[in-house]
Amino acid sequence: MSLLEVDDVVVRFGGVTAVDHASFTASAGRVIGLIGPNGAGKTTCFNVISGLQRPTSGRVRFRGRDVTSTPVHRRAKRGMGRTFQRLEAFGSLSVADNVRAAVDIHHGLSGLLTPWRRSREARVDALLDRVGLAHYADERADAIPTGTARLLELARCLAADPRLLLLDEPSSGLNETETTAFGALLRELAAEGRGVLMVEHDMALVMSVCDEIHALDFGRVIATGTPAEIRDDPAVRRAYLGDADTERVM
Ligand SMILES: Nc1ncnc2c1ncn2[C@@H]1O[C@H](COP(=O)(O)OP(=O)(O)OP(=O)(O)O)[C@@H](O)[C@H]1O
Repeated sequence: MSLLEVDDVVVRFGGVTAVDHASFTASAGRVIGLIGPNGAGKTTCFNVISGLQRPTSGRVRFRGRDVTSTPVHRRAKRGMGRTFQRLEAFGSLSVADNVRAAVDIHHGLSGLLTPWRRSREARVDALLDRVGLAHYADERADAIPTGTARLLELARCLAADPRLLLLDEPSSGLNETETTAFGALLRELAAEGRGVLMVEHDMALVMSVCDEIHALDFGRVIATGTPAEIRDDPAVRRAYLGDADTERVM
């Protein structure tokens, strides 16, 4: 059974059809890419999956349950974690305090117990370490580079130990070395049995880490396949032609 099923989803904004009968899945233990040119409907799909946008029609199922009408926080509690294109961290807090806040939010009232406070610090350190931000722990979140701030978003998201990670352009702002390390981290997260669904414009990253890719154009799923199948798909190549040199982007 798929971890996530997006079933025949339509989203209309007045006269604009942002998502047009899109169906696709994401499974546990796999990294899935959602690609497409600007305006293809990727972020709107993410909003429908995470509960920020009600679809005009269609269903979303997560871990076997229909969550189409389930509010954002209940989907999160069920194991859905999301990062945003726009950064959401508290700018005036340190990197470590941002992660600490996310850990506390996840653990609720149990955070008031003294034994927990000790293990909380270990958890914060482990999360910072995991995304490679240990040496930024004491920096203010608004003073770190954008790419690094995206890794902070990921650490905050991982604080809730999600089964499914929805990552919106997670590698933007990372340099080549950081992107390679980030790709390895995504593979590790999948190897732990999590599902990863990511919207990403860096085709080299998408092609190297994804098990499967869904390509969107004008809100429709125009192709689903392995990176090699997507690279060779005529409809996908056509969709990208208006955007840039296909050989270069893929
Ligand atoms: N709230 C909204 N009201 C009206 N139109 C919207 C709204 N949100 C998105 N759209 C339109 O829906 C279409 C899909 O937008 P969306 O942001 O989902 O695409 P995208 O693939 O994420 O694009 P990008 O890669 O540029 O982020 C676009 O034509 C966009 O202008």
